[in-house]
Amino acid sequence: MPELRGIGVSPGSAAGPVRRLAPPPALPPRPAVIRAADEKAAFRAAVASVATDLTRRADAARDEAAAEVLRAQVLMAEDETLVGAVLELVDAGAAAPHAVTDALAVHRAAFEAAGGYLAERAGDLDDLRDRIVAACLGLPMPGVPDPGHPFVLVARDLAPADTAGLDPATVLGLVTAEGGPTSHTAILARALGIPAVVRCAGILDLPDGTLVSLDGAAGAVETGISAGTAGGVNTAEVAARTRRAASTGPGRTADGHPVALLANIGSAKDLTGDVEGVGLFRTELLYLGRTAPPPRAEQVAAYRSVFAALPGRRVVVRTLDAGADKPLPFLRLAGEPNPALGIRGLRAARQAPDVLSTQLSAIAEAAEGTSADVWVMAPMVATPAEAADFAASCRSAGLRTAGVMIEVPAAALRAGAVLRGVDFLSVGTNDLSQYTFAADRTCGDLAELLDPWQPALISLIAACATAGAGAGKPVGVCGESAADPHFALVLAGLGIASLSMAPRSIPAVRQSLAAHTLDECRRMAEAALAADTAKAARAAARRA
Ligand SMILES: C=C(OP(=O)(O)O)C(=O)O
Ligand SMILES: [Mg+2]
Repeated sequence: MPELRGIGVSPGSAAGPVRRLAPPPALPPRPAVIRAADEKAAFRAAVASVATDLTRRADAARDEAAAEVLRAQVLMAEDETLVGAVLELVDAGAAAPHAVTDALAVHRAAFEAAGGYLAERAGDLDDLRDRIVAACLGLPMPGVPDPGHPFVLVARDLAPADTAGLDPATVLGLVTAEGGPTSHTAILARALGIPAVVRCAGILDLPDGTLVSLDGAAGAVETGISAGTAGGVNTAEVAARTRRAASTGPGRTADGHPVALLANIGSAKDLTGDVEGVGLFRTELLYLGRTAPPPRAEQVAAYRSVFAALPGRRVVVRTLDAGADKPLPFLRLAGEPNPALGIRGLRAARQAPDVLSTQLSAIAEAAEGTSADVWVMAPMVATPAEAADFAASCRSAGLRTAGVMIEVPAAALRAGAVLRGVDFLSVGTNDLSQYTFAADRTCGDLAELLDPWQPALISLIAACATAGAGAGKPVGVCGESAADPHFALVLAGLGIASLSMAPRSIPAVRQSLAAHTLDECRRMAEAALAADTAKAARAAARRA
């Protein structure tokens, strides 16, 4: 059977008929004469209906991250500058759909020129344009089809509005021709538990209805399969999910070595299922889209809602991880040519120390009166001195357990010295890969370098684990790599004490650990460390 290859970004298998995303609306020829008043009315009605539709999707979204992206799109659609630009173009003689297209093209160019986070949002503007143009022309909204039966969704890439509305009961799997492992398509597919493959060349050539099966771990798509094979794949997947769902309790290897399985969350809403605790509470959601930091009382309430939900359990709160790539007006950061290497994470506290001190004292106040075991950590720490300074700030806010994320190779290389000033480390493999390989984590073309099985990355994680063992302090991993059931064994073998991931990923990792002894995990870790390529590391670990 012919096989197409891509990058597996959300594990699991699925099979079914291909359905492609409804195409964007085609622009009609530019009319020679228009009635400006009618065009403006059509434009305003289109914006209103798109905003209503996106808000409805945001409210129905199962995932808070998806809802936030959609709300940001509503803000973009109603943005005064954009609306003003469209009305001016209509006054100059353009029909509404053309005026929208032209105005958003200018916005898109500005986003691309800004680079970083804004450049990644350029695709969101294309989606917004297609929606407003379709509404102006009275065409159906572009997006996910509804054929009345389960299907495998195929697209060039998915816009946030498409992914947010995906129903795992009808969308069996997802295959895109573009995107990368850290694109929002990938992150949301994982959050929804839909098996997915991205950057799959040739997938767009398949006509609707073609039966395919996909393996979201291996990144493989089989085409031309029989209905019987498709049924078999789906039955096996249901059985595997049922087995996973039945596994509960703390993370343990087959011989009882504990590896805490913790959740990555953005708010209390993300807490699902039975978790041992939270290993990464990303606090950015509270701050994004504001002109001033969230009021202290609002922060206290948001943190307390998470602490109260986890009595007696660990909650690791990460302080604000923003910077020039996620610009926040109150951080007073000037435009940076290279935002990923600029003032971000803990570095932003140099510019605005009060933002960090308010956050720390809000976390301390929120912890009072709850029995959660609250730990606090800082992102983007590069030196032992930064780590020690952060720990001192935590202590003066009344917080007992302070740690740092290891996301910068310099900090991994000096992990022992970093640990002298803090109580724990948490390795953020998403950023650690990006900075170790000088490869933008959002760049699909560099996916090979961003593979967690790269031996150089494994060496840096090993250095952190060894430093932790020497100091008798815990070292965890909270990047996406912790969710890979196979890689998790290598991490356990290296001596990593906790793995933090999207709650949906926990059962598969729990099962994988329970099926292997600590000695087996250690042999896998040694084999992976001895390899020269990511592919060889994977194969060597499997053999071990
Ligand atoms: C967990 C991490 O942080 P984020 O993905 O939020 O940058 C990481 O970098 O691995
Ligand atoms: Mg990070």
